[in-house]
Amino acid sequence: MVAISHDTVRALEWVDDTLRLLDQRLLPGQEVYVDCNDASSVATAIADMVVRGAPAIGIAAAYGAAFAARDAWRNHAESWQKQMMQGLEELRCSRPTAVNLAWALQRMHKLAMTLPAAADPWPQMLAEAHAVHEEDVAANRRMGRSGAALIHSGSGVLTHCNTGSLATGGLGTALGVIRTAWADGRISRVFADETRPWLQGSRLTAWELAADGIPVDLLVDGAGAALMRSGAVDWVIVGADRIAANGDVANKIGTYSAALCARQHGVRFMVVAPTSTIDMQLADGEQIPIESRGAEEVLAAGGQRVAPVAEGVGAWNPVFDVTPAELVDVIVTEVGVVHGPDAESMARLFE
Ligand SMILES: CSC[C@@H](O)[C@@H](O)C(=O)COP(=O)(O)O
Repeated sequence: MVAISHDTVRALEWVDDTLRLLDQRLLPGQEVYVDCNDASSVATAIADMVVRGAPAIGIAAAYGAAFAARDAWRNHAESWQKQMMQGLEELRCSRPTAVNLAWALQRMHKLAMTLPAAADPWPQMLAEAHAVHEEDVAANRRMGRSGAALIHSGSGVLTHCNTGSLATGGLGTALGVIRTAWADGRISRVFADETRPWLQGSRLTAWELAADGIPVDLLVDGAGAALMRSGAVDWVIVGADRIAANGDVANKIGTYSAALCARQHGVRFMVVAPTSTIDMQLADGEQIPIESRGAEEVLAAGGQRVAPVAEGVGAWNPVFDVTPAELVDVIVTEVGVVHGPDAESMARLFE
């Protein structure tokens, strides 16, 4: 058994009443921190992808909401509950797909509405943000154990994007399962898609795994089908940004292709996500808002233009795609595991 490091790195830290975010745009080359002290700077950090990954975005938003309440109290003590809404709205608009953001804001707003109008909300709002953070760390551990238990000894696994400590409060979602199963001696080989255009796989996942001493083979995103055909992969294990009530899964662009290839080649497909990523308000994945980012992310690589600068050369850059529930073998959450997800089995998670 290998000792398992639960959080080799922290995407978010609370230091001296400041939210410190590890700037993920600069990894693995530089470890630089961005300090946030108000809702607006948190919203900017989310929009610019200083902090990314659904659960980490939710945690950052919870601290952002605490800042919004504190500043509203300082500036308009008599109407802070109303005044904080501007900060919450700015946070809500920062990125559209990961529902953990809306989930965290709703939770913080709900608490704010129960607090006395005539008292400083900061202590309770900050305590709630810490609770959101700590609950995610605990959820990661539980999902790590439940997911690892499904993996038989000697398995090869393929993951997509980054779902580790950089994307969450703790061990990670899919990467938490991989870390735990590796420590248990269940995994023989880890493969990671590079995940164009932001390269979360090669820049972030490989960096986290290297820090833990877990060997990883990177592949270009288009190589997954051939890899699965070779027989080297038993499980594709991914996270999620939003899961609809019927089990359809929005995750990093390329996840749907991986799921199709997995089904074609008899490879099992596991989604690991806390219940804060499940949106029971949306009946299916068709309704999940999919973020589109700028064309320059595709037309350039590493800051260098790779496409011709010519009229008529553009880009289609959706950041996420939706994998239909029928391609998902199992969804692992902190409250239970759903095999062959559908509307009924997903609803049972919340009973
Ligand atoms: C725990 S992470 C699950 C997802 O958030 C992750 O796979 C992902 O798609 C992140 O996208 P990103 O655009 O980097 O925020």
